[in-house]
Amino acid sequence: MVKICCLGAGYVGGPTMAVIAYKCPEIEVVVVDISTARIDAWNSDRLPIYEPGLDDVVEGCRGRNLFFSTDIEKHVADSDIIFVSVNTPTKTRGLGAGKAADLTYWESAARMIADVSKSDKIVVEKSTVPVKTAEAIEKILTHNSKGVNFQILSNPEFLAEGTAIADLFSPDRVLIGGRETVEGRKAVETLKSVYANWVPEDRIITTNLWSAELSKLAANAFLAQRISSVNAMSALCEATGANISEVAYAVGKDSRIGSKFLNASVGFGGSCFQKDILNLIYICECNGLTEVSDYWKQVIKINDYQKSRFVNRIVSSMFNTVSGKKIAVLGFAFKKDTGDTRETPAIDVCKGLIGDRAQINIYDPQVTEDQIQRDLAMNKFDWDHPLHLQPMSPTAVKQVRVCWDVYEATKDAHGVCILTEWDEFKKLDFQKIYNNMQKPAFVFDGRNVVDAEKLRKIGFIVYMIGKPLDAWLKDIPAVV
Ligand SMILES: NC(=O)C1=CN([C@@H]2O[C@H](COP(=O)(O)OP(=O)(O)OC[C@H]3O[C@@H](n4cnc5c(N)ncnc54)[C@H](O)[C@@H]3O)[C@@H](O)[C@H]2O)C=CC1
Ligand SMILES: O=C(O)[C@H]1O[C@H](OP(=O)(O)OP(=O)(O)OC[C@H]2O[C@@H](n3ccc(=O)[nH]c3=O)[C@H](O)[C@@H]2O)[C@H](O)[C@@H](O)[C@@H]1O
Repeated sequence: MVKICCLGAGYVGGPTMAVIAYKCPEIEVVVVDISTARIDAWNSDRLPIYEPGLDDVVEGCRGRNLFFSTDIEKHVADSDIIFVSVNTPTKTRGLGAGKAADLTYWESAARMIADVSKSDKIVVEKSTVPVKTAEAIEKILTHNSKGVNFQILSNPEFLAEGTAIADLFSPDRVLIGGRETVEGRKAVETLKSVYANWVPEDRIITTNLWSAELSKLAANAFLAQRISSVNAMSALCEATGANISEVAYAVGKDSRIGSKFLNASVGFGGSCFQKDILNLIYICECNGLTEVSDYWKQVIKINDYQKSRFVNRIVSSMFNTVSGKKIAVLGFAFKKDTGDTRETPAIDVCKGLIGDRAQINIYDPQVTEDQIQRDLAMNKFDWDHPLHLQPMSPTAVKQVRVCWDVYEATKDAHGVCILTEWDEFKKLDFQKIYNNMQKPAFVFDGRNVVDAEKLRKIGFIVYMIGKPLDAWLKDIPAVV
């Protein structure tokens, strides 16, 4: 029986390994982590992450051929294939701070693998890493190997949160990069045979190591670039009376462009887009490619612009100040169907409003009060380290109240801000919300989910991203 061990029981390691175990009953899969709390949660009825469909998959194979453990060294020593799916945060100090990937967790994982291995292993990069990382990892492994042979593969993950199980069951492609040697090709074939249990062969792409590593950074950069492109157009729509939904639809109908991933928003969030583009920018700079790094920098600049533009719209519409005003924030997660708040645009929007001394009531169906308070108090990039290594209980932000009901959050509010596109926000009783709000009552929809005409009939002043502006907003400059 082939045995797989995965280091890192996070958003990628957990679901990915659960699906491998589910689809390959003859393979034993053990997911290990340095965080005892995370492993305990994976072994409980309340999994550590919210992901539609995940509970059923875990239930289908946990205890059969899927195990979660903190006994890292034992399971690494016993395995044939070791996936490494640990954090690769943005460095906050030293060389490349603010851009380069911090490979501390990866390096310590590689040293441990070399230390405890007594039989040959295939080591798989599952984390997103800078191109050429495999070379460094290979050196660490071989210089400490005690005669054991290691083959390193790059197998980046393309799942998106909220749709992880569907993405893993039916991926657009699986990408495997390896050394172009006899042993390298054999290792690629071994990993390919795991995925071939459920992924059609023509969707399994094999490349050299560097192409696989770079393709992951490139894919995330292209995806984020689409959002910044449509968001840049949304600002122009507001200035001209064009409608971003109509523009995106017309543009996306061109089959060379395609209709997906063209939803204008308050900005992209999530743990990877910004981190991976910063990483790409740093690699370009290190290779002397200034024009290329400048090009990708702009994707992040537009994203930051979109978030501050949104805050400016709120403040300028509400008589140029939100000081002491109550704003209801609906949605805090970085997208619907996840409880993940890493790099969520809600953090920047809330911080902007708090900076102007607003009182904020936040409601999100999946995010806890503790998480929201931590996010609003934490320094940039601290969120991307293992939970038990993050700064302890920061002081709660007093201007923030977390509510468990939309109607409670919006009661007596001057404005409502929608920051995540949760389906339930499309079905709210806006008449009831309006009746209980201060007047004039504002809705700022950062995800274009509400029916603006219906809300205007009720009496709301409505701002939507990239849509023709209400008369109220037209006369107010977009930037305070
Ligand atoms: N979140 C996502 O949707 C995607 C993330 N990725 C990449 O996958 C990697 C992991 O991301 P997430 O799963 O989101 O992070 P995460 O923070 O949810 O999980 C990482 C886990 O690794 C553990 N860990 C750290 N060092 C360890 C070690 N030496 N041994 C054992 N466990 C260790 C941490 O305790 C943590 O539980 C990152 O490189 C990320 O860029 C790639 C595709 C999608
Ligand atoms: O490397 C990663 O971590 C992953 O990053 C993204 O997945 P994820 O961040 O989970 O979610 P997305 O659906 O890509 O959304 C990212 C952000 O962009 C925003 N978005 C997305 C699409 C769109 O049209 N408009 C828009 O504003 C979302 O609301 C969200 O804030 C990629 O889609 C995955 O392929 C990749 O594996």
